[in-house]
Amino acid sequence: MAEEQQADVVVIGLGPGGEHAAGRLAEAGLDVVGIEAELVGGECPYWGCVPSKMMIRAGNLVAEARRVPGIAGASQVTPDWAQVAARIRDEATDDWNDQVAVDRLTGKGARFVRGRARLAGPGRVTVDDLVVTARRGIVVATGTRPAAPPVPGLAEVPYWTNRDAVAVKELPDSLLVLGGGAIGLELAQVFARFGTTVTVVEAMDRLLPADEPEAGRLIGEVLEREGVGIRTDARAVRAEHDGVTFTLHLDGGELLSAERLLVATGRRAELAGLGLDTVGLDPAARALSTDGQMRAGDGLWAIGDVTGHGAFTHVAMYEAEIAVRSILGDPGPDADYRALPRVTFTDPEVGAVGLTEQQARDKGLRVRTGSFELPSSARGWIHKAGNDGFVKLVEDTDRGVLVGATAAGPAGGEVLYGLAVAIQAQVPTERLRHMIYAYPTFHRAVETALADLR
Ligand SMILES: Cc1cc2nc3c(=O)[nH]c(=O)nc-3n(C[C@H](O)[C@H](O)[C@H](O)COP(=O)(O)OP(=O)(O)OC[C@H]3O[C@@H](n4cnc5c(N)ncnc54)[C@H](O)[C@@H]3O)c2cc1C
Ligand SMILES: NC(=O)c1ccc[n+]([C@@H]2O[C@H](COP(=O)([O-])OP(=O)(O)OC[C@H]3O[C@@H](n4cnc5c(N)ncnc54)[C@H](O)[C@@H]3O)[C@@H](O)[C@H]2O)c1
Repeated sequence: MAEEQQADVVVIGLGPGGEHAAGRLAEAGLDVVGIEAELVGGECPYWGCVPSKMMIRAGNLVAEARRVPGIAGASQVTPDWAQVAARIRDEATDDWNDQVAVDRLTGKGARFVRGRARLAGPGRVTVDDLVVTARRGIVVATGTRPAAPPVPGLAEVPYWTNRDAVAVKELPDSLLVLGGGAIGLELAQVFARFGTTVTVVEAMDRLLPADEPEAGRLIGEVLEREGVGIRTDARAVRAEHDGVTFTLHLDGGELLSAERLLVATGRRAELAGLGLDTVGLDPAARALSTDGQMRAGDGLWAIGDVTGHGAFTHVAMYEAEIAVRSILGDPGPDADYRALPRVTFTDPEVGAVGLTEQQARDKGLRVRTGSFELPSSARGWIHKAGNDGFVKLVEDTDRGVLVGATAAGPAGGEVLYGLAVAIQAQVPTERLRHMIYAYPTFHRAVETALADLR
């Protein structure tokens, strides 16, 4: 016998987007049921942003300590992964236990159900034997899973995803990383800094192919300097594992072998098992399309990775806030992705916002660009070791406003903020040229890049 319950709103998937929406709606006084198949908090706190950034913090400390000679004396660093692994267990993930997050959610007044939910017609959700009818609406926030490419043999070998990589207690001697995007590069650099021999294999002609070419070039140079092997324009045509060693066969005939293989070739929304057909939506779609208020259908909202607007926690939370307003009937602006910021937390960090130069040109905009290399700036010169980076600006010449920017450097993600404001608020570049930039900051490179617009 199925158990029947009613609620104002049912939230399916409690990652950063769903947890935020469910908590806010419950605090607003609605009767909310939140359903989560795995851990409340989702990918970001347990297998994504938080543990990976703890790893990166550790790797950056090691690298910074190694930069002491020639600037501040002598240093000897003995990296110890055990401390990183312990911190991920004790401080980040509670050993992958979400009790604190469940209590936080129910403390806000939401009801919590653990299980895999499915839509069962308009306003109806099933989880095992439970049927919940939603009076106001359903929020789908089911996120993404790693997507492996169809490389022959790959499905048969025990490769790592991000989940294995952040949970590792003992580092492998060697690691192959398939995919030179955000996950691949962030983790490649950390593992290499802790002594693993790492090779990155990227199918496109450069690393970070979604970013400005200068960014991929820079990160490639830095990683190679740190001893990471880089293969771009490289297609894996076969993957093997003999019980001990992984081997990737590349299309040019090269064989790469390592103790572990990390596949970081993008992520995919898994919409197939969600019952989308019962509400008239295409279960084979790559993403759930929404209007500006995050409505995916009648009484149905979608937020986070599943909407395909960028797999970032800040996008999930931004969209959650819009959906909450929409469900509560509060007026507010539509989602606006013109100034979507993204930061790859390599060292140097690569912060980017808005359009790349190529994207702007492809949109038919008349474009001027301006750049400046951080090592040539006063702060970069003072900083010395670890000063790699640049600022690149993309201006829509007809409107005289920035439409895109990249800030790569020791604090690239922080420098990005001012550029995101400029793009969001459409501040005329002429005005940006005549403001005061504190000396000697990294962000003073923005002033020089503005002067370079041509
Ligand atoms: C290694 C790594 C590093 C990252 N670093 C960053 C970073 O630094 N900054 C950043 O902004 N982003 C980062 N991200 C991306 C970020 O983690 C995601 O964008 C974010 O978690 C998306 O949130 P979400 O709520 O859309 O989905 P998710 O976090 O994926 O959560 C979705 C939840 O829904 C649940 N679910 C799915 N189907 C069902 C169902 N049928 N019923 C019930 N529950 C279901 C899942 O179990 C999951 O818990 C990183 C990702 C990875 C993998
Ligand atoms: N700092 C951050 O904000 C952060 C960090 C990690 C992940 N994320 C999010 O998670 C998402 C997923 O990360 P990701 O690194 O897996 O994806 P990604 O899309 O960033 O990068 C995947 C890379 O793999 C390459 N690739 C695809 N197929 C390949 C193949 N067969 N062989 C070799 N290379 C191949 C792609 O060209 C691309 O460069 C990111 O898009 C990002 O939104 C964000």
